[in-house]
Amino acid sequence: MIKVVKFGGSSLASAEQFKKVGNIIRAEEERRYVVPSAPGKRFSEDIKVTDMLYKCYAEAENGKNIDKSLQAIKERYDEIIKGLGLKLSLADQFKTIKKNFENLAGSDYAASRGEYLNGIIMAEYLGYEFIDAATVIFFDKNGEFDSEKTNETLQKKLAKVERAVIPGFYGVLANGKIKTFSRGGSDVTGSIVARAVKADVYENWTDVSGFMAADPRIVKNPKSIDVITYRELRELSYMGASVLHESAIFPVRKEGIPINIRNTNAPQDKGTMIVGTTCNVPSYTITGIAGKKGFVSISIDKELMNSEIGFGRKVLQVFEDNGISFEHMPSGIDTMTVFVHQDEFVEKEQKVLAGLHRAVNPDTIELESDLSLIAVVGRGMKNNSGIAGAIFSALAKEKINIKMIDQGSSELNIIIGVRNKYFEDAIRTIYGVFVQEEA
Ligand SMILES: Nc1ncnc2c1ncn2[C@@H]1O[C@H](COP(=O)(O)OP(=O)(O)O)[C@@H](O)[C@H]1O
Ligand SMILES: N[C@@H](CC(=O)OP(=O)(O)O)C(=O)O
Repeated sequence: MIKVVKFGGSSLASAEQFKKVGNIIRAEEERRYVVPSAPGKRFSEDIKVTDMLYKCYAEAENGKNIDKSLQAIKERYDEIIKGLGLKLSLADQFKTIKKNFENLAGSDYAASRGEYLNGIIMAEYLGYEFIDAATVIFFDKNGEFDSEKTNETLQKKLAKVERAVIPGFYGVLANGKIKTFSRGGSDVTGSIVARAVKADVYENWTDVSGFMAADPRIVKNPKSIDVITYRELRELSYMGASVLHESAIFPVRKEGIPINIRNTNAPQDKGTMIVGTTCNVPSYTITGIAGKKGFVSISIDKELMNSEIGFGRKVLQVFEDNGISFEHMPSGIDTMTVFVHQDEFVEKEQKVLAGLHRAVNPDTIELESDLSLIAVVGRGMKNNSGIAGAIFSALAKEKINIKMIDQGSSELNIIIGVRNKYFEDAIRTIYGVFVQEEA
C-alpha cells in the first residue's frame, strides 16, 4: 500500500507544526512520498513565505537592495531548522537565490523557492530522498502542464526511490526556466505524484478536519462532509472553497485514486473522502455551498433575439476577442445576460460594449457590477424537486434580492447571483435552509 501525503503551508509554518507532520508520517510506513508547501501563516496576521518571496522579488525588479527581505525569509527557515534540532545550513542556497533574484530569474522562480527550501528541510528531517520538482514536473513550450511526460518521468524515478520528498507548486518549462502552478498549486503536485506511483490514497493535510458544507470563515462550525464526489468537489473548489486547488482532482481521477482531506492538528479525525462515485447517500439534499465575489453582469436586450440565429455566438465572440472568459450566461426570449469577472472586464469595458453594438446591434445593454455568484452543489439534488423554490423563498424572507438563478444541466448545482453586500448573508441563509433545518 502506498500513500502520498501533501502538507499545506498551515501544517508547515513552524518547527512545532513540522513535528506534528513528522509524527503523522512516521505513524504509517505507507506514507512514502511527501509533498510539502512553503511555510504558511503561524497566526492570522502573519505573512506566508510565498508572499514574502513575491514581495522580495518585486523589490529586485525595482532595483532595490533585497538583503533585508531575503534575510527575513531565511530567518523563517532557520527558526524551523533550529526548532527541529537539525544540523543543516541553507546559506549556500540563499547565496544562489540572491544571485538569481538580482539577475531577474522570474517571479515564478522566486515563489518556487518557498517549497524548494521547505522540501530540503523536510527530507533532512525525515531521512527521505529529496527530489527537486524541476527534474520531474514539466510544462510544455506553451506553458501548459505536460502531464504525460511528467507521469512517465516521475514513474521511472519513483520506482527506484522507496521514500522521497518532492516539493509542491512548481516544475520546469521546456526552456529550463521554473514555472509554478497557480496559487495553492502544491495540491496539484500531490495529485500528480499520487497518479505516478498509483497510490492507494492521496492524503491532503491541512488545518481543517475535512471539507465543510460551507466556508468556516462565513458559517460558524459548518458540518463536515464525509464523502464527496470529484465532480461536486470541483464545482465547490472552482467556486471558491479554497481547501483544495480546483485542478487537483484531474491527475488522481485518471487512476481513480481517492483524496482524503485530513487535519494536521487533529490527526485522529477521519476527514473527507473525495471519490469518483459512491453509493453513500448524502445526509443532506445539498453537499456544499461556495461562492465568489467580484462579477459584472452584462444584460443584452433585443426584440426577437430568439429568432436571430447565431446571436449567442456573436455575443460570445466579442468576449473572446477581448480575451475575457465568461462565467454564466442565463437567457430569456429577448434577453441574454453574460456574467464575467469584474477584474478582467473593467479595463476593457468600453471596447466590449462597442464590440457588442457592432456585432448584434442590441436595443439596450445594461451593466451591473459588484455581484457575487454562489454555487449550491449536491449529488442529492437530482431526486429532489423544489430546491430552487426553497432558495428563493428563504432569501426573499431575508430581503436578499436574487439577481440570477441558473440550474446546471447536470442538476448537480444551482448558481445564484446576488449583490456583493449580501454574499455572506446569502450563504448563511442557504446553509440554514438545507443543512440545519434538515438535520
Ligand atoms: N468548504 C470549506 N471547508 C473547509 N475549509 C474551507 C472551506 N472553504 C474555505 N475553507 C478554508 O480553507 C482553508 C484550508 O485551505 P488552505 O488555506 O489552502 O490550507 P493549506 O495551507 O493547508 O493548503 C481552511 O482553513 C478554511 O478557512
Ligand atoms: N505556497 C503556494 C502553494 C501552495 O499550495 O500553498 P498552500 O498549500 O499553503 O495552499 C501558495 O501559497 O500558493
